[in-house]
Amino acid sequence: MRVNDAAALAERLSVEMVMGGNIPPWIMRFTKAAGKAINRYSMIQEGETVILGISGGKDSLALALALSLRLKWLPISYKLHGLHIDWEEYPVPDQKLTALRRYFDLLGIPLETVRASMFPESFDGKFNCYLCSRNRRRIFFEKARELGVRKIALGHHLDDIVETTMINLFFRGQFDSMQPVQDFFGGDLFVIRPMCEVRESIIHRLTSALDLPVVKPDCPYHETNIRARLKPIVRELSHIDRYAREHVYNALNFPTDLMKSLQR
Ligand SMILES: Nc1ncnc2c1ncn2[C@@H]1O[C@H](COP(=O)(O)OP(=O)(O)OP(=O)(O)O)[C@@H](O)[C@H]1O
Repeated sequence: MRVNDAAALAERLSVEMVMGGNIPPWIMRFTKAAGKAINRYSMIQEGETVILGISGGKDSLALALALSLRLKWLPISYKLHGLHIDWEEYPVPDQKLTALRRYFDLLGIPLETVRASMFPESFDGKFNCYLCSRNRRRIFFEKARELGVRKIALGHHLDDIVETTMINLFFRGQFDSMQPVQDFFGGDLFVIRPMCEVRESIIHRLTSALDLPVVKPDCPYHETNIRARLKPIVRELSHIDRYAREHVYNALNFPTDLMKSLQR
């Protein structure tokens, strides 16, 4: 157990407590960091419905908490719709699904589960993370069209953005990353990343302190992929300068008006 995890366990809270309004300052700061990014990039408009991509991993569970908590004090209102893709090849055990549903009940967010195969018909035997995320995106887009929704929120956080930047810079010779707001089909649909300014360490703390019902992925690529190898390097850089992640993020200089310019 890491030192941070032990400290988080010692401060054990519950989702019920937090949803009931007993919100410690650090969870408030976490929620406000998501809110700041939502406002900065104009991610969500009054009255909208947002699909939340829920893998069951710590990041998407934290995303759902932040967006649900914000609704308690926001002057505007939006609706949330959780969408969990349960892969036929790596099904989530029933017990875990029950815990996940209970968590979403506590957050007041409907959670829909879609069963799908990881291997699309065009699959030619060379499966990889890129193919998997494209497959996932297709399912999100189909559901968004079915529900008449234009926003899909994913649980990527600041560390994901920094790692993607490093992958693109060091291994592809390009300086870019995943965007806080990404448009598709000329602005018909948007992928938004409300936790783009939240450090992964806060999400770890949240997971332990609230004992979130995390579903660990069975995916064979998960631990060995390049991201897992970059994490200790980013950690080392942040020991030299504690704002190293934020410096990378700021250098990306994401446009803040993309959503506004494409809104209809
Ligand atoms: N099976 C799934 N069903 C619905 N959404 C998903 C699924 N897998 C991933 N997502 C969405 O895509 C985001 C990025 O997925 P990725 O596989 O990179 O997982 P991750 O960074 O480990 O995040 P998490 O901790 O939420 O699993 C997730 O945070 C979630 O919003």
